[in-house]
Amino acid sequence: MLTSWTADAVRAAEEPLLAAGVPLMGRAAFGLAGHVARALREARGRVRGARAVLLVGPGNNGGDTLHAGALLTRRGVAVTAVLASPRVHADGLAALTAAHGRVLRATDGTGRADVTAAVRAAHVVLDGLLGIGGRGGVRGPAAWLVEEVAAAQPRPLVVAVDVPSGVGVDDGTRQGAVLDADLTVTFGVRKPALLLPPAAHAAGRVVLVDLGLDPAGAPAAVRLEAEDVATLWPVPGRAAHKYARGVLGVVAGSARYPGAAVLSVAGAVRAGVGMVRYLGAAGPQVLAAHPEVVVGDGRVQAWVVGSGVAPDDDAQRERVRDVLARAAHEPVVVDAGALDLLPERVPAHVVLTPHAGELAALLAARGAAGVTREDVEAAPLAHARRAHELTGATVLLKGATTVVVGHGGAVHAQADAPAWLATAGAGDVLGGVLGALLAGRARDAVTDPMLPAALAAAAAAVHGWAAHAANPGGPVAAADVAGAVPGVVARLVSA
Ligand SMILES: NC(=O)C1=CN([C@@H]2O[C@H](COP(=O)(O)OP(=O)(O)OC[C@H]3O[C@@H](n4cnc5c(N)ncnc54)[C@H](OP(=O)(O)O)[C@@H]3O)[C@@H](O)[C@H]2O)[C@@H](O)CC1
Ligand SMILES: Nc1ncnc2c1ncn2[C@@H]1O[C@H](COP(=O)(O)OP(=O)(O)O)[C@@H](O)[C@H]1O
Ligand SMILES: [K+]
Repeated sequence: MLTSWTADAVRAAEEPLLAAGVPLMGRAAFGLAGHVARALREARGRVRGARAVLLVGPGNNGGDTLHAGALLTRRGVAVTAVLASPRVHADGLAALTAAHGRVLRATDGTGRADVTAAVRAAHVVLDGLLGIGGRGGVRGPAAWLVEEVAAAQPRPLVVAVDVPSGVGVDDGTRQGAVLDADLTVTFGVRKPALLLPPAAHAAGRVVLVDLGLDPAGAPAAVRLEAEDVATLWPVPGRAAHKYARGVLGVVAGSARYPGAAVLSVAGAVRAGVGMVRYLGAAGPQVLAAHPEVVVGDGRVQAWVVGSGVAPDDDAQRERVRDVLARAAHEPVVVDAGALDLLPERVPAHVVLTPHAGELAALLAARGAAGVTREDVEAAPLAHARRAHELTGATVLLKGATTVVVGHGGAVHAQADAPAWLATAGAGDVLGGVLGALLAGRARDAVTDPMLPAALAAAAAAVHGWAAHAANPGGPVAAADVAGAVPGVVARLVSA
């Protein structure tokens, strides 16, 4: 599992080490220089003779960068530090100067041509403008520097120091211009912005330099990896029968959108549920695609409702209402056309699966007037958290990185899918996969309010891996994503 901690938690964890005289900045800079050297060797075959530009801000983040620059000069790298602030880390600057690094100032405006020339000639740029002390976006000379590097051709390798400067460290927002990095070298522990959208998309590959930090409490956001998902997945015991494995009721599709019913059921069947009962007008289409499905009412352990349920389909909406009225005892995935039927408060084993537009509509309907899709996309965590607080539900917000907020504010961020997954019907398949998980672990999900969020994250992960597996590197259809789920699950649980 990848874990992350807030800026405050990092500072609290650093305190005792700093008090004991542990040279944290020295360790950070050493690790940073090593990763930059490795990246240079990979990019150009050797380190010696490379040209590096350091973007140096006013705090310790700039200090790390200057110290790393000093170490790089000793490995034959020509280092130019560009100071974006009148005052920078004094020891760091002294170290770089002693190592014969070049220093330019971006603060007085006169040396800008030299800065531009250095940036254009650089093989690698280290972004050390702001770290966990950043408040708001990069401004003034720093903002100009970010633009210069972003516009440089050929594009140098960009290495973010600790975090890409200008991200909301704790909430994953982008505060104005942010330099997209190829590599982020982060210190001690990951920061939430390295997992959360949209900031995480600016981080590139993330490597961690161990500082011996031991942060207290639960991580602020986590990302499940294959071994975590494997432990969550319900695997039938030797003596299992179909009812013991869990029955999933599906209220999806309508005369207008029968395909959603087929895809939702496909996700559930392929994820390995004991049985699917389908309710709705798309029975013939569902049976044609999945003869193993039982059409009609009966006992179930969990539900998926809403995918492809049209707003004018009164009969299907009535079924959704019936299911939601029983949600106190049975886990329910609430998708698309069922979101507007959600009761005022629900338990955490009710899992909402909106995309950004649907989440904006849900929040607007609950008093957050004027929230738009764009607002949600700019701050996915804040909006998913708001929806969890307002409803009590576990909220899975779909996107390039899917964010889940569950009981107690626990946050998962899964970025496992190729962009090819942004295709109609993919969300219906996800609902089915998650429904199968909740049916398979229904009792656990009702008694342990933390579990639905973990299962939701696991479903998103498998859905994303299945999209890769369906056609590595190329387009996928939603039905093919479902088709690839069994293979992905087999590899997971047999590893
Ligand atoms: N503690 C340690 O030993 C270790 C720390 N480590 C490293 O330190 C980093 C944290 O360092 P940091 O706390 O000095 O904060 P940092 O992010 O460099 O910037 C703060 C400065 O920027 C200023 N400022 C803020 N926002 C601004 C803006 N928008 N535009 C312009 N200026 C802005 C702010 O001003 P102020 O808000 O105080 O007025 C302040 O002067 C961390 O990410 C890691 O890299 C590692 O070496 C491990 C050991
Ligand atoms: N850029 C992207 N990269 C990876 N996955 C994405 C991206 N955009 C969307 N997705 C995923 O694709 C799926 C789309 O679901 P959704 O928007 O509900 O579509 P539909 O309603 O047509 O089924 C979600 O699982 C979402 O997380
Ligand atoms: K930085």
